[in-house]
Amino acid sequence: MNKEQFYKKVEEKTNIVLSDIQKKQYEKYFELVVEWNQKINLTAITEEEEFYTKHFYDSISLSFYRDYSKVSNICDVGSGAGFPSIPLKILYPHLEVTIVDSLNKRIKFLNLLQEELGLTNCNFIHARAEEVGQDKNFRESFEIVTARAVARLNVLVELCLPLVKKGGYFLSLKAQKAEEETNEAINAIKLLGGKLEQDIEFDLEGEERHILEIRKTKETPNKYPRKAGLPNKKPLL
Ligand SMILES: C[S@@+](CC[C@H](N)C(=O)[O-])C[C@H]1O[C@@H](n2cnc3c(N)ncnc32)[C@H](O)[C@@H]1O
Repeated sequence: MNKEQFYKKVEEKTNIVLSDIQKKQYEKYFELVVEWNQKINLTAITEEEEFYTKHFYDSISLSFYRDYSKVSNICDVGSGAGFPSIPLKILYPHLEVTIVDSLNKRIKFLNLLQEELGLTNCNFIHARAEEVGQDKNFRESFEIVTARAVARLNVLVELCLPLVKKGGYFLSLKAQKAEEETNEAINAIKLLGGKLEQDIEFDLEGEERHILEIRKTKETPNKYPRKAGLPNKKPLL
């Protein structure tokens, strides 16, 4: 979809009338990713319409199923060039956004992006989610934790659920095979204090998408997340 179609669809779906400032922020965001992508690898998608669909609209789809005007803080694990949390932050400027990414050049890009777009209340952390999940300043402190295209669900839940406050949600954005990943992760979700509440399936211009909503019902046992690399090497069964 082109940018005008994107603005129209977002306004229809969320009832938020985008200001000129917000529209300029999306436009500048796209330009900066394309410019910086020549120096550091940020994304394979640089064609404008595809970018608006697969990065902006896909990220914003989270807000079609939950009212973020009532959410105060979110954490985005493995956000890369800022997806899905920065498009959401533009739509909901009050949100306090924490991003955790293990690749420092992407964190540097996010700092520049924040400055260029004039975003406030953002915290970009260069670290592995396994370390941040064991840090008492961050553990069990976010209402919402998101992740897109970071790892399989049974790995992701160990990285993300420890960061979620009791009563909050881990929202995992997935493409096809979400059901297979869900089945594989069902024990890990329980072990980490979560409960899969919903698998929201939708169509993104002909492509299958899912938002898996995992609610944190109990505290995560202290030993999780295990040390860096282990969730990937030996996913919880
Ligand atoms: C394929 S990119 C996806 C970026 C973005 N979420 C998106 O959907 O476009 C995966 C990102 O996750 C980060 N990552 C992978 N494992 C991580 C971990 N254990 N802790 C923090 N970041 C991690 C990588 O550095 C990379 O930036």
